[in-house]
Amino acid sequence: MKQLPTTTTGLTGNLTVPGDKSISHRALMFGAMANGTTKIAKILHSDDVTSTINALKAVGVKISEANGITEVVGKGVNNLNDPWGPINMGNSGTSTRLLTGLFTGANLAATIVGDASLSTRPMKRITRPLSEIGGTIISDDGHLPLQIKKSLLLPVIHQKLTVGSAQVKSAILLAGLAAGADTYVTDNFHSRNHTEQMLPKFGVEVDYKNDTIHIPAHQELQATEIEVPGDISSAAYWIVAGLITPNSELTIKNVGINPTRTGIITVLKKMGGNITIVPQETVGEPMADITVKTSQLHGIKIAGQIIPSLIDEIPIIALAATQADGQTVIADASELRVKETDRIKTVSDELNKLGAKIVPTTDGFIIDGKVSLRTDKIHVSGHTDHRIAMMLSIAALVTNGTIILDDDESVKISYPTFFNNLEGIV
Ligand SMILES: O=C(O)C1=C[C@@H](OP(=O)(O)O)[C@@H](O)[C@H](O)C1
Ligand SMILES: C=C(OP(=O)(O)O)C(=O)O
Repeated sequence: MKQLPTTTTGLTGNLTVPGDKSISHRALMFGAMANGTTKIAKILHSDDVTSTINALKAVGVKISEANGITEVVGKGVNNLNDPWGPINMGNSGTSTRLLTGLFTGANLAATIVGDASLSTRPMKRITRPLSEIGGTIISDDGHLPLQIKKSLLLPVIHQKLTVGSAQVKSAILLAGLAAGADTYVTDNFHSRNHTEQMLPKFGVEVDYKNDTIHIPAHQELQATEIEVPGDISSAAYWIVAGLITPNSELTIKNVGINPTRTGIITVLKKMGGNITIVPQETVGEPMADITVKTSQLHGIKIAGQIIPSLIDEIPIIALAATQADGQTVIADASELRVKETDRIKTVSDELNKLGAKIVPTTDGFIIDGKVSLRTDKIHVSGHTDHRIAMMLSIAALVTNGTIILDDDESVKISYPTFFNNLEGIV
């Protein structure tokens, strides 16, 4: 439980956000599959990434940390061993789905379990395509626990995504890569592409034809060095905080700006946000310093192809919309219903408690702008969902009442230093 800070003077200063969660998971997994020792700089230290580390250790991979560098001693794609007992993926959907693909392709037998939230999240989206390509995964009604049986995959794999999910895309690509199959995955949704972008750094050939990603058969991964950029999903809280809090100017340094992740910048600029992007030198994915200044935002419609590129940022975009002129409509985002919580429900319920006027719809929200959020003492809850907890902490900045967050601990999932950063700018 935590009383959230507010500000009367505005937010100023520079911030550095921790490493990108999606890239951290993948660097560890590909390092585990590689020959040799992979060195990862600026990895995210958080509970979700710890779930991936523990799962990889359970299949025999050695991972250590010294002087800020994480070392993964790769075992090669064919040498992972069956774990002794169930592997607990905690709260992490990415660890669960990508590693289920990897373990299936690597011909392992493993049982995957997770926390209460993860156990409600849909797994048929991976068990169906993985079984179509030769895997055997037993699950209770499409949920955890998953029992992965030893299986030999087809030599040639063709799959087309039916949901705009990088986790599903990556699960199939990793299964095919681990099994040595000739693998084609079509992603018309243009979901985040960190898997395809990073594999060539490990020496893997990846080809494209339109929206189809092709990984030719029988490839080995070679260890490499990865530097993880700052997570734009974490920077998102400061971007919105700087825009909606009066008298503010914030610079967030070294943020990853992979175009499959920057939907939030596109949308907030379209809403009238004063946002400056200054590209920075990088050895990996593109990176920039992002400066934001207080701006009067305007309501817009956010829907269609852009949704996958800002899916995790929708809670904080919804908060921005409550402070905009006019109405904002968010649609085509039903994926929010199957995240750590039903984020359409938790965003609407908790912000409406603070006085927002948000109508939840089946696949998004209708949000009235220019509401002043309430000023008396009130408890809010992220319902154990890190992104809801962080969004509510930013909402508190534009109230001047006493807002108590019941579950501040959940920020450990993706951003353990969130409250230190918040205290540094108020
Ligand atoms: O691949 C990834 O690293 C992720 C993909 C997204 O999920 P989906 O691909 O299931 O939409 C996102 O919500 C999650 O935080 C991380
Ligand atoms: C949805 C998220 O993560 P995951 O699916 O990995 O649990 C998230 O971080 O918002």
